[in-house]
Amino acid sequence: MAAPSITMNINHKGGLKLNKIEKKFLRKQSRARHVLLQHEGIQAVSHPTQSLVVANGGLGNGVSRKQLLLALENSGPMEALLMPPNKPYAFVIYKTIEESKKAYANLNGKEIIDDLGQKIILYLNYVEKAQWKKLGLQALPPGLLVVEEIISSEDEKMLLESVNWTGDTGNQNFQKSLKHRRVKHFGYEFNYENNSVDKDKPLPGGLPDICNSILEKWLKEGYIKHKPDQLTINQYEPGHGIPAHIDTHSAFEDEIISLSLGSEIVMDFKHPEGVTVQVMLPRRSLLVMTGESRYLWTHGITPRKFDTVQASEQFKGGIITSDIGDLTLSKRGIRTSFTFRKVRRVPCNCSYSSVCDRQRKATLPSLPESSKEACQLEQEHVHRVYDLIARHFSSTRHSPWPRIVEFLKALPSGSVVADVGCGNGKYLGINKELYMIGCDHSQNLLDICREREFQALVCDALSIPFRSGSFDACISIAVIHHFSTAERRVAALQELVRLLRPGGQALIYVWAMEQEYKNHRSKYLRGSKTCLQDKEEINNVIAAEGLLVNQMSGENSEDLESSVSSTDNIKEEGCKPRKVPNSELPVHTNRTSFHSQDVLVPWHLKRNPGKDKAVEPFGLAGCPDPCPVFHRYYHVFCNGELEASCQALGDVNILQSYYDEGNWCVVLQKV
Ligand SMILES: O=C(O)CCC(=O)C(=O)O
Ligand SMILES: [Fe+2]
Ligand SMILES: [Zn+2]
Repeated sequence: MAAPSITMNINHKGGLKLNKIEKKFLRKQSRARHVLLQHEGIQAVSHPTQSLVVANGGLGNGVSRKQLLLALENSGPMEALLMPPNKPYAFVIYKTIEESKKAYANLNGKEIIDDLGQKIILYLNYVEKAQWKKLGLQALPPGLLVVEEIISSEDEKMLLESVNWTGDTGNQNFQKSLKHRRVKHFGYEFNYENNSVDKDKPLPGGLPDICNSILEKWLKEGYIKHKPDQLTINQYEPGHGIPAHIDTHSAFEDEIISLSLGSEIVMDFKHPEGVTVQVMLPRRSLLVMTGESRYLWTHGITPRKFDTVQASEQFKGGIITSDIGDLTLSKRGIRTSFTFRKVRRVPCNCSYSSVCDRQRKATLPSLPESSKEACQLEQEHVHRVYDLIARHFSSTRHSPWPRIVEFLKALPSGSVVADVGCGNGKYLGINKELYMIGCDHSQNLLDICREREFQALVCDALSIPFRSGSFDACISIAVIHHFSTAERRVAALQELVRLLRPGGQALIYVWAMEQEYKNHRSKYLRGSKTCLQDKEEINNVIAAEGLLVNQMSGENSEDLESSVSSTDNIKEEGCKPRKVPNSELPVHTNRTSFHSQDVLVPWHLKRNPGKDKAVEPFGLAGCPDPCPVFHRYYHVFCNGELEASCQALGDVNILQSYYDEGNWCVVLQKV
């Protein structure tokens, strides 16, 4: 069914009398234009061009490259067909305008049948340029390998036939039908309650003989380093999947391998920071996960009937690129995977403590006793953490603080201002009359500043690469409390003062030990309206990215530095520095009062429960708790401590000192 009178111009305002169907068609086409503009920023034009955007004709709508080509090529030769992954539209570029006009006339409102047999109506609009933002170069997660054609078709057949899905159902332990796939275990039973194995209870019979001989061969050929002793066979029908998970560190050794049989599939690998890499596992290929890809990245298979794959024939295993001129759909068949693992006998000592179930319970760092130890602590528990949580952290930091804005707005126009520890740059654009430059230790946070087109560079706040006396003002917001010795905190303040010209001012904020001051609890604690709105907004953003802030603990809220309640009413003068040297740093519980000045503050990344819904206990094989927890080191300041540190500096006057929503603040002036 084609829409009638398609040759008419959609912008035609003349005296054409339209019938009902024509009107409906025009409404739909205009709606398609509107949606493309609103949701995707794709601007359609009313004059004919070589390029068309084809609404509804996308991979995300279940339309394959072949089907769309079939419909499009009738109008003439094409230069390119661009099909972005998961999008409900595609772009076609014809060789000449004549051909694109023909397609516009012939195909607008035309019905095609998608790969699932459903009817889809195409709506075409001209665009100036077929544009699609490049996702940048992607690479396989470090430590990941896909070895293609690792076994012959005969061996594949033999292995598939060796799996007896009907037999030994008497023993329910070895074989299970999970909601989204069926599984069978050998060597050791995998327990989906605790995502581990009972190491003292090997299953009788060990691994099947046929597997043993194949494993020996792979060992000899160097594909694997260790002989596995546990096998899980997973069988996925089209539409089945496995939620994103990390195989429990304490249960299995480093090397985990998975043999794909019967049908290809796309596996998603996700870094805790949010980067996703899609990896094609062709049938008869071996996936080898070691190091970072095994310990830090999650892997999972999205339950669906089609995968977006590379269209070119020569492509098989490995990463699915963002080359949208070469993507199509692949219908899933029944895939059976043999996942081999080696049960761990010694505690995991991987270098990914934030996601390691053993190390999470292991010893926490202590207060540093030397500057070398201080550097190590800050590297591990400040710099590394901010880099890992940068995107998520940034999404919770968008409301500028009023008194900081006030300071920046009061500066004379044309002032040169440094924001030392600028984070995502939320203060860099506050006052357009200033020349502001940011710096931060985290490259990932700076990338966000650069995306926002701010001037910012990576540096250490103890040695900032700017000339002395070159700034009219500086701000240091929530930075000094991340230095782990008193000497380093003073040195960081001194470095700020060095940047200032005589008469220049610095505004400094640090987190306060006293979270209740003069019987006043922070407005965020009292649940101000804006704060709640902010939070909702944040969680929407995060949910959309597949991450959700842990609401239960109430942490990670906007400006955490002000959100801690107190049951002990700490008296104004009653805060004595509390340090227990040579002992572990305590982990602070968010939304409680501080009991120590030197603390580790947890940051949770929680996966979006809306996606990859857990249908099996603990969300299937993998980490019992799939939310990585990161600990940031803080030295929270007592009343008077920040002023005392400033008095240790030469050439400064303290112009102001105040308490602002859980923070101690000073304004310094260089003499
Ligand atoms: O099906 C696969 O290849 C992977 C299975 C898996 O990740 C697991 O069982 O832990
Ligand atoms: Fe796994
Ligand atoms: Zn580990």
